[in-house]
Amino acid sequence: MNLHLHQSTIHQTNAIQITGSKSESNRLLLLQALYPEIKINNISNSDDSVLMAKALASKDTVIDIHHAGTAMRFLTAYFSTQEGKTIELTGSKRMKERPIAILVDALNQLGADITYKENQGFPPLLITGKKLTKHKVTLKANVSSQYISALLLVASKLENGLELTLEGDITSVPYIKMTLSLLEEIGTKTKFQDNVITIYPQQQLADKTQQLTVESDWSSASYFYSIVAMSAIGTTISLSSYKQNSLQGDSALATIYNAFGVTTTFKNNTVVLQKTEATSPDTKINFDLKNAPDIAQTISVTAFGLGLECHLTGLHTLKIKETDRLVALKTEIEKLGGQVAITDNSLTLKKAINWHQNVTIASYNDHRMAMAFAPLALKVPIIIEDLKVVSKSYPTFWDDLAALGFIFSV
Ligand SMILES: O=C(O)C1=C[C@@H](OP(=O)(O)O)[C@@H](O)[C@H](O)C1
Ligand SMILES: C=C(OP(=O)(O)O)C(=O)O
Repeated sequence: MNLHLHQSTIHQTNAIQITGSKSESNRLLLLQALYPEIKINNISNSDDSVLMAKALASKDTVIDIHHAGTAMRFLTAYFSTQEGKTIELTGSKRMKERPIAILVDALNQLGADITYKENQGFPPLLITGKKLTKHKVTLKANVSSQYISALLLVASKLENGLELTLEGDITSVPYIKMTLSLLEEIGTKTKFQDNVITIYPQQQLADKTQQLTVESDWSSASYFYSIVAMSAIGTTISLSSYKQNSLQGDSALATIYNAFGVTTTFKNNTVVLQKTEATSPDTKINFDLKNAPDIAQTISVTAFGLGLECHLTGLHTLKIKETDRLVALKTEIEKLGGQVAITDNSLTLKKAINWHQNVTIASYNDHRMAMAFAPLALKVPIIIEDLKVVSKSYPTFWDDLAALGFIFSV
């Protein structure tokens, strides 16, 4: 389905209620499977979290997690520790192209029984749950932090815990720290020193009445930062429920978007975004997004919409996400009249001087392509293809845009 989005002036609304972080939710769902007393509040309603919950409750022998990267990686670790169960863990066509050997090798070295059903190094996986006997392993840390989080999440249930040595440059570090913080919250002892992470064994939950509240999703908030950045001075949007000391690395948006003239204030559990300063056409946007890869698309499109030069680095993980996001960004921005150069880990955008109208933006089965380009409707009429992709992380995205006054025509 295509959707025409037309220019609009942002309406003042009550705070937009964003669903819980899918990263925090999928970690807590896994921990809840290991420690059933855990209660979770404000869980994400994203497809990825729904799929994660279903997979954990499933009695089937084939489990399909579609496009959900965290579910694929976290469940690989989980099922390899569930003794007496053999399953096939599979996903979408794209999931079968997203590498998983680093995690599978680490788990097999710890004593797991995981083999590949189709292509070596890629899902689908055949997993026979076993008691993992070893507790020390080394893995490459510069490809995806999800492999590391997957191991950490099951580690406290291993007889001797886990000592994980990380090799090379560590990518997406805030996601690793999020995993460690959530483990600490449920009483697990952890240590992260230099390049070694230690998780101490914990068979039972310390507090059997434990309730954990998921903070709302900061990656989802990025699209509203982009909308405010491209709106008139004084435009304000409030989002809930957020906190100043977030576990999510994408909360860096609050400082990153200062460069686009957006000021962030925290009021109780609401975050208020306001366009307070015009952006000078000479502004150069320059960020290393190694710690916040999921907001690269949003930032690139904001810079393009505002006609700003932009250079983003630390993007090496983008090539193995829902699509090759570097190629997808270049293709779509160029369709709109922009000039983009990419390498394996960076994107450079020239100052835009004109923006083509009524261009159809392809979504590449990637929720963040559709959502990152939508705010551009403030600048030029735009068509977004395949609207339903947004449900991977943010099912009510289009409703929330409508509430702000965006005008749609199918
Ligand atoms: O652990 C997580 O919840 C995530 C880690 C990141 O992946 P990489 O570590 O592969 O960059 C991020 O892109 C993804 O959306 C969610
Ligand atoms: C990369 C993402 O998700 P995942 O890797 O979990 O599929 C994302 O949500 O942007």
